[in-house]
Amino acid sequence: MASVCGFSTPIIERKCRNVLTSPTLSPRKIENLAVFNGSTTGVSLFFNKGQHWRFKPVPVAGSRDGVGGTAGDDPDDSLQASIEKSKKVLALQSDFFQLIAERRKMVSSIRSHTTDLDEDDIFLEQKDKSLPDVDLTSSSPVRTDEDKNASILSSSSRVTSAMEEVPEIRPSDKVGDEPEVDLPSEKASNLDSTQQLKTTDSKAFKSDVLPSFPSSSSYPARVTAAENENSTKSGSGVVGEVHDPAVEVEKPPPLAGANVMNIILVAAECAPWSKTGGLGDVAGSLPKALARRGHRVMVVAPRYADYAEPQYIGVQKKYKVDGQDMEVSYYHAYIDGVDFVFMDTAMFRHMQSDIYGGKRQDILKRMVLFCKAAVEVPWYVPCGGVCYGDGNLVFIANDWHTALLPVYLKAFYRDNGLMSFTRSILVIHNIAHQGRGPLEDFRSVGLPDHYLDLFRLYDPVGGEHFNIFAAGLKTADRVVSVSHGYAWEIKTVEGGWGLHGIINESDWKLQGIVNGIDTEDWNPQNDVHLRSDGYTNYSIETLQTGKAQCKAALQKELGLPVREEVPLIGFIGRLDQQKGVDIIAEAIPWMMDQDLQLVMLGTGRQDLEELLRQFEAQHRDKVRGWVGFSVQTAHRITAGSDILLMPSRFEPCGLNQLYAMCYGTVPVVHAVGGLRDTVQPFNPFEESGLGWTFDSADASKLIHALENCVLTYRDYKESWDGLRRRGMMQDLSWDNAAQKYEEVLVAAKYQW
Ligand SMILES: Nc1ncnc2c1ncn2[C@@H]1O[C@H](COP(=O)(O)OP(=O)(O)O[C@H]2O[C@H](CO)[C@@H](O)[C@H](O)[C@H]2O)[C@@H](O)[C@H]1O
Repeated sequence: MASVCGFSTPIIERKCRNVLTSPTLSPRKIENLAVFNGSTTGVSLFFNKGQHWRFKPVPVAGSRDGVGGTAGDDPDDSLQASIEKSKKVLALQSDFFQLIAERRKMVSSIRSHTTDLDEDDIFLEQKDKSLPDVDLTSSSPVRTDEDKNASILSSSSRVTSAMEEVPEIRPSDKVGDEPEVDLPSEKASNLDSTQQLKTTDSKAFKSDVLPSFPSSSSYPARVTAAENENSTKSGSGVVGEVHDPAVEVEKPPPLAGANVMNIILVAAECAPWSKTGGLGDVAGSLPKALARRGHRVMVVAPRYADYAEPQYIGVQKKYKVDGQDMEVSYYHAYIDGVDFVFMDTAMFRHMQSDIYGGKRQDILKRMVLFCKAAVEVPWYVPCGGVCYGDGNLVFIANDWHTALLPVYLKAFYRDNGLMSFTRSILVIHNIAHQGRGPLEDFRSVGLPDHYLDLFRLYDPVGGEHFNIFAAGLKTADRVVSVSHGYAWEIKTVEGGWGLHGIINESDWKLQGIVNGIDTEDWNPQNDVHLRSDGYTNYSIETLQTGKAQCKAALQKELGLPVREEVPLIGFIGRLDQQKGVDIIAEAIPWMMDQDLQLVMLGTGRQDLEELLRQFEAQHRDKVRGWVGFSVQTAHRITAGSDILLMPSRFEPCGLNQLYAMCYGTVPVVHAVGGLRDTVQPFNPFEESGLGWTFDSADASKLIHALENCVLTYRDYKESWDGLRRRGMMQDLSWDNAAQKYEEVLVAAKYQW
C-alpha cells in the first residue's frame, strides 16, 4: 500500500497509477520523475525492478517537522491540506513529465530521421539541452494526446503533426486550472516541422557566421548576382506575404564570399555568337564561372549579326569616332547567370565572318567605338532592370582590341575624379597582335594630346610607332596572361614582340592564369556534335567502344579508309605562323612513310590553306585538309582522333590540347607557353604524364616525339590506355581559373 507521510492516500495512488501505467512511460522516465518529485513536493515515488511502485515520505525544506506542510495548527487539517496539495501537484507534474518525455522522444526521433547536416544537429542539440531547463515552478499543466504521441516515432512525416499538437507551456496558467492548448498558427502548420526547426535556428546561425558583403556605395541600384537571381525568382511566381525562410536556408553563400564584385568582361568575340579562336571561347565561358562564384557578371561584345537570344532593350547612344557621330544600341540576354550585352552599330554589321577584317583604319575605328561605348555600359544598359553602376566594378579587357578601354577609363573618368573606384584588368591572349600603326593613328582614338606618350613605342622592327597594346598595358590596374609559361615568355625579347620592356616594368602587376574549358560544350559525354552521323557520346567508362565508334565515324565522314588499328592524328587551328603548320609540312614526307592518317582543320593565311589542300591532293588515302571554320568538325576531330598535334611556335595557353585530353585524345605538343604548363610529358617508367612534348619548334623534334607516341599506341596498349584515362580524369573546368581571376580582381580593387 502506498502512503504519503505514513497515511493512506488512495486518491494519489490512483492518480499515480494512471501516470505510471501510461504506455509511453518507461521505468527510466519514472525514475526521472521520482528524482525530480522528491525535491519539490514532500513525497517521492520509487519502484523496484518488477515495476511495483509506492510512495515514500521525504523531508521538505522549511517544514517544521521536516515532513510535511504547515496548513494549520490542527495536525489533521494540516495533513488534509498537505494531501490535497500533493494530489494536485502530483497530477499536474505527472502530466507535465509526460510532456517532457514525449518531447524528448520527438527530438530523438527527428534526430534519427533527419540526415541533414550539422546545422540541424546544432539546433537539436540546443533543443534537447533546453528541456531540463524549463522552469517547473511556473509551468502550467498541459494536455497531450497520448495515442498520437505514442506513434510519432514511426515516421518522420508524423513528426509534423506531433509538433503541431504539442501545446505550448504558458507560465501564466495556474495550478489546477483546466489546461489549455495553444493551437499552432496557420503559417507554422503549413511548414514541415523539421523545416520549422531548421529555419528558426539557421537564421540565428547564419547571421552569426556569414561575412558581410560589400554593399552599394556610389550607385544605389547595384545588385549582386545572388540578389539578381532572387529578384528573378520572385518575379517568376514566388508570391505572397509569407516569406518562406526555408528557401533562404538552402541558398548557399556565394563562393566569392566577401569578394563579390560587379564584373564586365569586354571582348571583340564571344562564343557561341562570334568566334575566330580561343578568345571567343574564353569570353563565352570564363564569365559563367565567375558568376557561379557569386559575382554579378556582364559580357559586352559586338553584335556582328542577328543573334537569336539577345533582345533589343531600347537604349541608344551616340559617340564620336574620328569626328563622326556613331550611334550604338544594345541587345541583352541573361544566360547561365551572365548578362550578355551586344553592342549594335553600323560598323559591326555584316562582319560576322571577318571580325578583324578590313583596312587597318577601319578596324581601329571599330575598336575605338567599341571601347568608348563599353566603358559607359554600366551607366546606360540596365540588366534585369538595373544598371551595374561604377561601385565595386571591374572591367576585364582582352587583347589589343579592347586595350583602349583601360585608357579611356583613365583619361575620361578617373583622371577627372569619376569612376574612381572602378578598376581594369587587361588579359593577354596573344601579344603578337598589338594594334600597331603610324603615330598619326593617335588622332583616331580621340584622346587629349598628352596621352600620346602612352601609345608611343620604339622597337627595331617597327621604329617609332603607335601601339594600342602598349597603352593598355601601362594603364590597366592588373595584367593577366593566359598561362604561367607565357607570363615568363612575354618578358623575353623573343616572346614579348617588342612589348617585353613595358611588361618587365609592369612585372608587379602581371600574373599567369591557365585557361579553363567549358565542360558543358566540350564534354564527350554530352557533346551535341557526337549525336549523329555514326558518332556517339562516351565517357571514361565507355572510352574503348565510344572512341572507336567516333574514330570510325570520322574516317567515314571524311572518306578515309575505316581502319581501327591505324593511328589517326588530328590538327585544328588558325593557319598562321604561330600554329606551326609549316613544321607539319616539313614532317609530311616522314609521316606519309608511316601507316597513319592525318586530318587537318583550319583557316587563315592563304599560302597555308593552299598547303592543306596540297597535302590532301598528294596523299588522298592518308590525309584530309579541311579548309574552313567548322565548330562541329572541330568537335568530331577531337573525339575521333587518337592523337592531337600542336607544333605551335608559341602558344599563350592553347585550348585544343585541353579539349583533346578531355576526350581521351593524346596530345603531342611543342613544350612552349601554356602547352608546357598543361601537357606533362609521358614517363614510361612511372606510367605518368599526359602526352609527348618536344623542346624546339622543328620538324626533326616533332618526328621524334610522334614516333614514340605512335610506338606506344601500337605496342604498349596499357600505357596508351593510362595516358588517355589520366587526361580524361583531370579537372580542367573554369572553376579553378575563375577563383584565381577573382584574386586578381580583388588585388586591383584595393590598389591605388
Ligand atoms: N578552323 C576551325 N574551325 C573550328 N574551330 C576552330 C578552327 N580553328 C580554331 N578553332 C577553335 O578555336 C579555338 C582555338 O583556340 P586556341 O586557344 O588554340 O587558339 P587561339 O590561338 O585562337 O587563341 C589565343 O587565345 C587563347 C585563349 O586565351 C589561347 O589559348 C591561345 O593560346 C591564344 O593563341 C578552339 O576552340 C578551336 O577548336
